[in-house]
Amino acid sequence: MIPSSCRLLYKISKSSKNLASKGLSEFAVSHQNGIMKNFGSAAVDSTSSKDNIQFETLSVSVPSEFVYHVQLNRPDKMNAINHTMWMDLKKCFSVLGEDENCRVVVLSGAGKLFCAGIDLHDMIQVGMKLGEKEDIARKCKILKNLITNYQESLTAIEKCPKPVISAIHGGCIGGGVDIIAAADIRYSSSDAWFQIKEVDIGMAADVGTLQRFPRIIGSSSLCNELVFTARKLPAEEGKDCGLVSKVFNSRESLMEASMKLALEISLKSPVAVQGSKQSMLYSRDHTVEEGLNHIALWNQVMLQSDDFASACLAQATKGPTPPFSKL
Ligand SMILES: CC/C=C\C=C\CC(=O)SCCNC(=O)CCNC(=O)[C@H](O)C(C)(C)COP(=O)(O)OP(=O)(O)OC[C@H]1O[C@@H](n2cnc3c(N)ncnc32)[C@H](O)[C@@H]1OP(=O)(O)O
Repeated sequence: MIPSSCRLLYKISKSSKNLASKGLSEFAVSHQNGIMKNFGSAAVDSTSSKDNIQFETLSVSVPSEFVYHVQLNRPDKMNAINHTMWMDLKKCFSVLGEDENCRVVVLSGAGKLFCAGIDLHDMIQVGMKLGEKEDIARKCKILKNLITNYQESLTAIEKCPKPVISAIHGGCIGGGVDIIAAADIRYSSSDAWFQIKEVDIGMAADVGTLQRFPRIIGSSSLCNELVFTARKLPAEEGKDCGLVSKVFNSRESLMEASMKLALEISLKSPVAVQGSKQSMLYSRDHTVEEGLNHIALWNQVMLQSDDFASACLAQATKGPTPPFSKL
């Protein structure tokens, strides 16, 4: 039986040989360039999704290499989610999920607050459309399509293999809570508050809060209370119950910390980070045994990637973090 440390050393020495055959000096130069690039201003090439996708209701920017900032951008309407924004969210996160220039996304809201939930004027339009149909089955078809369509918009955030950090300031209401529940990490400013507002507009939440929120905060009692009463949950209480992991004094410090976290994640191996997100998501909805099988299958492929060899080598030799190529 070969001890695992020996196997690791064997792997490292093999990868060193690979590096030698590729030319260590070439590796060192590209490594150096990569580090410099990582700390320089964003270098966006022509295939970047930033150049390819423009949205009416979202603003997308690239504050540093591999870090994307998506902002809900209807500040005059408190970032209420109208039909266009639902569609924009779906497209944006699907495109970023595929974009090799994107490794992590910060999601925030422009203006006074993060998000005022679904656009209530849109809901009136939906009511009018339903009124045009006589038959219940035809009315149901309209609603079923609408609801599943909007569910898919937020599931696109969850399914995006890149970590999504939501940075929440001011109010986060109704559909806003559905959005942040689909994100991977939640930071907020101290003025933030969260409201599962749906019961106040006479509906059960239907685009993710009731499925995701209970798994995030852990306490079913608190969850039920918030869902049944629409009570506003202040930031500090949000931190106590695990909805947000950090609370910052100001919006500026919130954004600074969110970007810093995003930069830190962007410097890690995208193979490792994206594999971790996908494994955790899979494991959330499966048994431990199924989750273990899933990651065993996954890693029998991914441990053959250059990222594993170069990161192991750096750790074993106490060298600097290597640059990782685009994924
Ligand atoms: C298939 C279904 C899928 C999802 C369902 C989700 C359900 C929900 O999202 S429930 C939650 C619905 N949202 C609300 O009930 C919030 C309503 N808004 C407010 O309570 C307030 O506007 C506020 C967010 C607390 C902000 O108050 P204030 O600072 O006083 O600003 P206002 O003057 O009220 O608003 C400015 C401007 O924004 C418009 N607006 C705000 N929220 C919405 C909204 N949800 N939908 C549409 N428009 C909204 C408001 O009308 C104002 O517009 P003007 O044109 O300037 O009048």
